[in-house]
Formats: sequence, structure tokens, C-alpha cells
Amino acid sequence: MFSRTLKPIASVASQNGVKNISTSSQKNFKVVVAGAAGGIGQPLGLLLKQNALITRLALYDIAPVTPGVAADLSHMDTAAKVSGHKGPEQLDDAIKGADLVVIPAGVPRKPGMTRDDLFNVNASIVRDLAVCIAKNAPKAIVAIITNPVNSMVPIASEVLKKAGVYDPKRVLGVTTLDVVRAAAFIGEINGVDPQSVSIPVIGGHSGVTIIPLLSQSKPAVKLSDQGKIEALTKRIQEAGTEVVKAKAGGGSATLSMAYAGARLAGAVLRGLKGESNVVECAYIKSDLTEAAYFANPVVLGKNGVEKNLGYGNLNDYEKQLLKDAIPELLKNIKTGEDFAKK
Ligand SMILES: NC(=O)c1ccc[n+]([C@@H]2O[C@H](COP(=O)([O-])OP(=O)(O)OC[C@H]3O[C@@H](n4cnc5c(N)ncnc54)[C@H](O)[C@@H]3O)[C@@H](O)[C@H]2O)c1
Ligand SMILES: O=C(O)C[C@H](O)C(=O)O
Repeated sequence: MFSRTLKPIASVASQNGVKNISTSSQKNFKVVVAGAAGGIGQPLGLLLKQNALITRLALYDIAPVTPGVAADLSHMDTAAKVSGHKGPEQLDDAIKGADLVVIPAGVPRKPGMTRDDLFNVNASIVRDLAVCIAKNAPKAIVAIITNPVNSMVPIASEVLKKAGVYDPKRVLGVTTLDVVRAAAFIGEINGVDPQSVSIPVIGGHSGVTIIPLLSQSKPAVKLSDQGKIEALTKRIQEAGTEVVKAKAGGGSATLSMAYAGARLAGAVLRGLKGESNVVECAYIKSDLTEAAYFANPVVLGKNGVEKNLGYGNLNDYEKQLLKDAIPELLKNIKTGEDFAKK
């Protein structure tokens, strides 16, 4: 069901756009990473530099190391031309002409924190980036990694609305890591290659709002009793916290997130290029539930989100998970919208 962006380099298929030679079907896509010098930003840049659909890769960050990260990546023998942009005075240049802006800018969690604890710092970072996108690349697809994703997407959406350039098809919250984790864990349980697992994860990106639809896993999850299904669900919901604890104050998931972000970015670009049936889960403007933003599988196309595929049939346990998630999502969305309207 889901598109795969990254494969071992030897088996990379041109459809994945990760081949290090340009092809005649290549489009001139400009991709910006905002937060490019960070724990996610650097490996994300590394992966995007290998995507043959990208001809310009603009790396923006406020950190002094940013030009160095750009210089480093520019020595890779792949087609994408890399530029480094440091500080707000260089932001307009970074964003101008972008087809896709991926945002991992902002602070990560430390042990004991929730994603919502990051709101106060990260909200203004995402707001300011969205203001600049509205001005310099109003048609760009915006993919937000920064936490709390559930609130950051409403903030960016409200900013773009205020600027009169909002297109709900073009603003995505990146929930790909939840899907990647679910597939990794199911692959382990079933004793199969996780790349062969397809599993939708719906709702949002924090705690109870992360709803893996284990009943829809292909192949079916080899777990016999409900207790084990519930434990796996909990593990997927708390996987981010598992990494935060293991890093012991050194931040949260960066490498798996870069992998997931590159997969989502690759899928967006393949959609923009006109490839059909590009499907990924993403947190988008939605009218499927009471929550104004909701994640589930979507088709990505020439204008961003082409079609919302919904979430299909839920079993009783999943219906309860959805019921539990909605109040939290409503709260997170309101927090974001209130901030943006201030
Ligand atoms: N969506 C997800 O699944 C997911 C997964 C992992 C992490 N995250 C989130 O991603 C964010 C980044 O995590 P990280 O580990 O890369 O953090 P990090 O601290 O390593 O990197 C963040 C980068 O953002 C930069 N930055 C700060 N303010 C900026 C601004 N105004 N403009 C541009 N850049 C700015 C910093 O200089 C830094 O380089 C966090 O909020 C984290 O919670 C989300
Ligand atoms: O857990 C975090 O704070 C980072 C990210 O949202 C994750 O799921 O790994």
C-alpha cells in the first residue's frame, strides 16, 4: 500500500528517485530543509542529496555550522546542487522557488518531557518559517516534522490562511516514522522483511493519538491474543519515548526520522512528478472525524494530497483507540490555532 523511498543502494529502483545518476524523466525540484544542521536535518540532507528528483537542495538553519554542512554534502557526486543558508537574513533566498519545504527546525524532547512541552519554543519557529513560505514559495508543499506535529500543522495552516495562500492539499504533518516503526516491529514479530509489511497508522503524532491499525496489517500480525495486540499498540505509541529514554538526555529519534522524512519527501516528489498511486500516511486537514486535522493514508499527486483514502473498517479495539484520541487531537489543534490567531 505504502510507497517505499529508500532501498539498499545496490537495489535502488529509478521509481524511488534515490539513484545517484540523473535520468531524462528527472524534474527540476527544489527542496528546502529548514533545521538542516540538526540531528534530523543533517542525515535528512544526506539522504535527500541522493534523490535524483532533486536538482536543488537548500539547507537552512540558524546554527553557525550550516555553511559547513552544505559544503560537506556538496562534495557528494550526486546531481542535486546544495546551498547553505544561515540565519533569518538568508531565509528568503533559501525558500524562494521551493517545491517542497521539509521542517525539522526546533527543539527535541529530553526524558520526562511530553511533545506538548516543546510547544512554547517550536510554535514561533514554525510560524516564522510559514510566514516566509507564504511570501517566497506559496505553492510549495510544506512537510512538518517539528513537534508537537498535532499543533504545528494547524499553526502553519493558519499563517498561510492569513496570507491568503493556504491550500490544504499542500500542508502535511510528517507521521511516517510511526508507520516505519509499526512495520519494523511487525516484521520482527512475523519473522519477515519489514519492507514487505504494509500498515496504516492514523490519528496524529503523540501518545494516544498514534493509532496503528493492526487489524489492517498486510501480512496479518502473527499475534494470537488481544493482550499482545494491545502491548504492540502501546509500544508503537510510545516508541518515540523509548528512544528519548535510551538517548538519556541526548535528544530524540534523529536517524530513523531522517529515513522516514526522506521517504515522505521522495513520495511527495514522485507525486508532484505525476507518478500515480503514491500512497503515504500524513497528518492533513480532514473532515473524516471531529478533528480538523487527522492522519491516515493519502494519495500524493501533482498538487500534493490528491485523495484522502480514509481509514477503512476498524475493529472494536481500534474504535475505542480512535475515541480516546479525538479529545487529545481537538485540544492540540486548538492550541495551535489559538497561537496562530494571537
Ligand atoms: N515528526 C516526527 O516523527 C519527529 C520525529 C523526531 C523528532 N521530531 C521533532 O523534530 C524536531 C527536531 O529534532 P532534532 O532532533 O533534529 O533537534 P536538533 O536540536 O538536533 O535540531 C534542530 C535544529 O533546528 C535548528 N533551529 C532552531 N531554531 C531554528 C529556526 N528558527 N530556524 C531554522 N532552524 C532552527 C537548530 O539550530 C538545530 O540545528 C524536534 O521538535 C523533534 O521533536 C519529530
Ligand atoms: O518522541 C519524540 O519526541 C520525537 C518524535 O516525535 C518521535 O516519535 O520519535
